[in-house]
Amino acid sequence: MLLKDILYKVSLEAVAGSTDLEISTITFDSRKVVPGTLFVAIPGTQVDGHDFIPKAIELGATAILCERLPETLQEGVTYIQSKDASRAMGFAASNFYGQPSSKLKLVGVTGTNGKTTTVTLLFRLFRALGHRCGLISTVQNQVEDEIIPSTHTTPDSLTLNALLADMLNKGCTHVFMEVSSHAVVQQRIAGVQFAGGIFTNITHDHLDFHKTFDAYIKAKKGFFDQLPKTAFALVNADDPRGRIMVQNTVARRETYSLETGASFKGKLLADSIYGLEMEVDSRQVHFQLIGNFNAYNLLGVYGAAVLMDEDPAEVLTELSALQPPPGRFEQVISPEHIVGIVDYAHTPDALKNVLETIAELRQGNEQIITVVGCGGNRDATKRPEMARIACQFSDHVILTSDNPRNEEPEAILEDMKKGVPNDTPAEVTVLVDRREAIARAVSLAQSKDVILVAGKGHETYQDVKGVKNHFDDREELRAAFQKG
Ligand SMILES: CC(=O)N[C@H]1[C@@H](OP(=O)(O)OP(=O)(O)OC[C@H]2O[C@@H](n3ccc(=O)[nH]c3=O)[C@H](O)[C@@H]2O)O[C@H](CO)[C@@H](O)[C@@H]1O[C@H](C)C(=O)N[C@@H](C)C(=O)N[C@H](CCC(=O)O)C(=O)O
Ligand SMILES: Nc1ncnc2c1ncn2[C@@H]1O[C@H](COP(=O)(O)OP(=O)(O)OP(=O)(O)O)[C@@H](O)[C@H]1O
Ligand SMILES: N[C@H](CCC[C@H](N)C(=O)O)C(=O)O
Ligand SMILES: [Mg+2]
Repeated sequence: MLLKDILYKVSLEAVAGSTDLEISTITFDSRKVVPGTLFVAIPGTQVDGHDFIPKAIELGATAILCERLPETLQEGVTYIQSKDASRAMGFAASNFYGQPSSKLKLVGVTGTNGKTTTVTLLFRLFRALGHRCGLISTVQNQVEDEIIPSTHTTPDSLTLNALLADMLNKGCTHVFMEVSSHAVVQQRIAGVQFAGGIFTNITHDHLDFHKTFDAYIKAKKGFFDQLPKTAFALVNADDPRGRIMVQNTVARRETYSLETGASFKGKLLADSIYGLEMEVDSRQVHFQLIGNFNAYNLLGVYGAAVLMDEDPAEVLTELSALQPPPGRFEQVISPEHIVGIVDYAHTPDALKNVLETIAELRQGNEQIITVVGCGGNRDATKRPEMARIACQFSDHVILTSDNPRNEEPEAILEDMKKGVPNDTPAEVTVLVDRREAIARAVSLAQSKDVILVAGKGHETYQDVKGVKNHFDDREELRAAFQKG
């Protein structure tokens, strides 16, 4: 594609050189440059992409999109300056891939918890309703039945637009994607046209990246600020920040709620280990998902489907048959009927919700044993909080490692231990090795006891110092159950 077509509607400060130039590909990583590449220099959290401009040119880049022009410009190379290279790259990526988002019904879901659950339910629901669909999520990306591994909750703008174009080529009409707060701040969704946006909730997470809760709220709100007039903005009215999310949006505002008046109102009738019973728009429906928080996810999905002109009765029929995504309240039961639950709860709010659900479902005096850790190189403020919550709702707590990444696992556990109340009635054990921690939980459990293994859900690896070793909580539980 010609550079001038790639730059259509891209906000620029200056251009030096010809834009009548054929571009073979775009990248923001100098290591991936091939002849004829447009290289985008991005100031990152670790290094500055501007430092790699000479390397990119050496490898054959013929155009450079950057925020600061180099002191000496090389002949034969076109330089484009933009105030925000990441944002400019978003629009350029959309042009390069033929603006796929504008040809799809694309719905984005943002919020601290519930994004994967909501998009996965939407994807499965719309397929059941007869549409060809795409999914972009933490667990995996999917084009109909084809699974494409995902590395991020929301991919970078080049990967995202390439994925959307692929989905469009393969006949998809609807795409459901997660929009993380990192993605909004890093402009991964710049230039993407959404047909709708959903807000699930906001609680503390990612303060390592956003620094303050206000900045985190602002990041999520940024998604609704960019929605077009034609889109819907569907927010959870029971979240205190729901209103803030849509205060400046030009999109059509809609709400869902279990507690107050809303466009889509649900009433929780029953919540048991067998699922949820909810009244939705005067219809009484049974759902397979467990836990009060899933009533919100289901209601958001229902609302979005109705806003996309699907028949309410048909939506509820199909929705009632759907299962949760992998690693979300996933049960592994032992032959002795010990109930193992693997759940991706990696924030204080999610952990509290899951443990409250387990406590509510308790029928007699079964013990609750919680195995939990916190990720390294991530928000440290959640560590003591998650340990405190685990103690509040469990008989035994085994503090262990999640993905230590580049931190020392013992140091993360020290942070967690600070949250264990002095007078906690829970028995607390610390075992750095997650495999041993799960085995210990199984050795403590008797028939009907519940073991919650929290934090890693669907993940099939453990990241230790940048090396991803195979590790799967579900497999570990099964193995420990077998050993007895
Ligand atoms: C903190 C963060 O979000 N980092 C993302 C960011 O990387 P960065 O800013 O650290 O990049 P950097 O290493 O400083 O490099 C700066 C620039 O120099 C370039 N470079 C670097 C080296 C070189 O030799 N040549 C070169 O050109 C890099 O390609 C980059 O463009 O941009 C990269 C490219 O898009 C991302 O892969 C990377 O995600 C990292 C791996 C990550 O872990 N991100 C997590 C925190 C994340 O994004 N999570 C959210 C979900 C959160 C949630 O649960 O809500 C997600 O959407 O997945
Ligand atoms: N609506 C909700 N409100 C609160 N907690 C929820 C909700 N939905 C799910 N959870 C809890 O949060 C965990 C993560 O859910 P899910 O994967 O759907 O969220 P997510 O927003 O995609 O997370 P991530 O930011 O890591 O991508 C679940 O395992 C469950 O414990
Ligand atoms: N998307 C989240 C996932 C956290 C999952 C947890 N297992 C961890 O590693 O902290 C993040 O990147 O912060
Ligand atoms: Mg997710």
